Amino acid sequence: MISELLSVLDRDTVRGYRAQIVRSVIYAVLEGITIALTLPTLAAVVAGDTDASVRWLIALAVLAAATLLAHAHTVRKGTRATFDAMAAVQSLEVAQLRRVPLAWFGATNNAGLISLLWPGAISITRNILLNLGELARGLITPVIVLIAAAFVSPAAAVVMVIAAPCMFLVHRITTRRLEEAERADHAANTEATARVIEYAEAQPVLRSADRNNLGMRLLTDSLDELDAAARVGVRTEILARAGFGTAVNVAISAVVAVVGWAMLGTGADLAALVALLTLSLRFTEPVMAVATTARMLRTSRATVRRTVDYLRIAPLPEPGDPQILPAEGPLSVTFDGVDFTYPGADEPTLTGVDLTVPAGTVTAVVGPSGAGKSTLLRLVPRFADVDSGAIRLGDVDVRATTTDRLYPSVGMILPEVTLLDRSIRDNVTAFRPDATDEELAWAAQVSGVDEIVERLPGGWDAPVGPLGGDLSGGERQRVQIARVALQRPAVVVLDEATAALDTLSEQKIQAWVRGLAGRATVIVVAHRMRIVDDADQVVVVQNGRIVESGTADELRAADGAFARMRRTRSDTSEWALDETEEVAP
Ligand SMILES: Nc1ncnc2c1ncn2[C@@H]1O[C@H](COP(=O)(O)OP(=O)(O)OP(=O)(O)O)[C@@H](O)[C@H]1O
Repeated sequence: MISELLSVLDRDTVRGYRAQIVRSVIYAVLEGITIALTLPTLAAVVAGDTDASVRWLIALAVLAAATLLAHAHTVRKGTRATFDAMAAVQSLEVAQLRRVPLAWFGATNNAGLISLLWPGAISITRNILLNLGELARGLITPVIVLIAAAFVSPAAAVVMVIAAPCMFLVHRITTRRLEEAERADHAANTEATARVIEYAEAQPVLRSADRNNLGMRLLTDSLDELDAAARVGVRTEILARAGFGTAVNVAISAVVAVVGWAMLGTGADLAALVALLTLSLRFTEPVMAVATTARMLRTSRATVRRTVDYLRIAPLPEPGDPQILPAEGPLSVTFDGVDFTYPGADEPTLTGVDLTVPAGTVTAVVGPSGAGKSTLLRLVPRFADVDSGAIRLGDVDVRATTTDRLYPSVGMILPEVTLLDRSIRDNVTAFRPDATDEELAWAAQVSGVDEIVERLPGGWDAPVGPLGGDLSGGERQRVQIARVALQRPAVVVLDEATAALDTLSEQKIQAWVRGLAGRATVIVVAHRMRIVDDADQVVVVQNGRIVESGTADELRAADGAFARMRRTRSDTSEWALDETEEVAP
């Protein structure tokens, strides 16, 4: 486990772990020798040999002091190394956030990420680094004590040799149960985190529409599961402690019994007897310590596994010899026989998609819910890589250029919130901190942000709140549009969220998209007819395939899937039509 963790950590942190292992071994050896020295010391004292007693006692005192210093040094350095390692692990995890493919982010993974970044990083560094000393002590000290005991009573040494694996076996059985409990606890925790976020974000809808209390039931069910998992964890922990404590007591009693039996009536010297009893106690104490430590290490194992798995998620491959995307001007977008299946999914989401979006034109993607429209859109900025076929911007396969070059070329306006808890200005200028006041004013005008900054007391410096929560959905969209307008990308992908848009925002989007003609290539997942009617090309996606394409007029005239969708609005709940076509329920 430790080597697996070291394999994903940076060099400095690994050096910190290794140094701690060395310090811990030195401390354990010193402690073992100190304990072993009690044998000749006791022998000299009981024999009444004053000179020898003094010599041994001085040696014992010196070694005990050295052990103490080594212990203090190990703990002090270990504590510092732990905090360094914790910061290093967290910064690696944060850096990895920028490397994992964008398609990785989702409610479950995001919820798991929270526990990985905070308690996870602490758990794997504190439990492991700080406990290395105890672990080394528990493994090395008993061996030295055993060797010393063998000189006095081979029988007692044999009992110790037998007792150690028995204690270890008990420990293994109990810790395996603990690991299972920890895994169940983590799964319940992740589920509950996702449910809490879901429940909090869905409050408005749930309060007005959740007559069956489904939201609350989902939340309480997940909290009940968390509670049950925690109970199992506590119960298992108590049983594990009791089981192992019993095993240790049996081992000590066995050593005492064997030593007592062997010496019964032999007139063996008292010094040897006392020394052996002392050693047997000193033998079991580190073994107990190692058991406790090993248990902590084992309970960290699941966290280490998750951390290692997360840190090993491969970023999208970058080409060795990247092609350069032109910095200026719109770029055509070509889907060439694209197949795509989400990892772990049984069915492909996109199959044989061929689509050409000429440079500087607007293509609207329409289709029923779950058809694959958003997926198609998100493959352009490489949320994930296609399984077969290719997507090209101009002549360049998106996989043949670097993501550093690709992302700035593709402006993304997506339904999920992408605002940071800063001012409107900070959010709008996120991609262009060097934007001039004129550019900012222009972006505000085309997006409708000018209306927001005029109205809000803070103007451009008004905070948007966590996740942009101080703005309305439509306002958030407008800020996103202003940001992308300033970015001036070659390609814009726009997933038009139905619910979030007020009429002004909708009009702004439409006008902005219209104004992009000739300057950027636009692919828009369209839920509104107006933007569809404006588009140079409309493609209809069904079950992951493009089943129709042409202008809106051509498709209406063809009376195919597009025309049917317009007529049978009940087929597709998101297929909102013109307000003019809305009828009373
Ligand atoms: N991250 C993901 N992992 C696994 N499957 C996914 C993921 N995202 C989407 N899917 C699945 O892919 C299919 C297409 O989803 P997509 O979001 O592309 O459809 P859509 O046409 O945009 O739907 P809508 O209009 O409802 O947003 C759906 O069956 C969906 O469940």
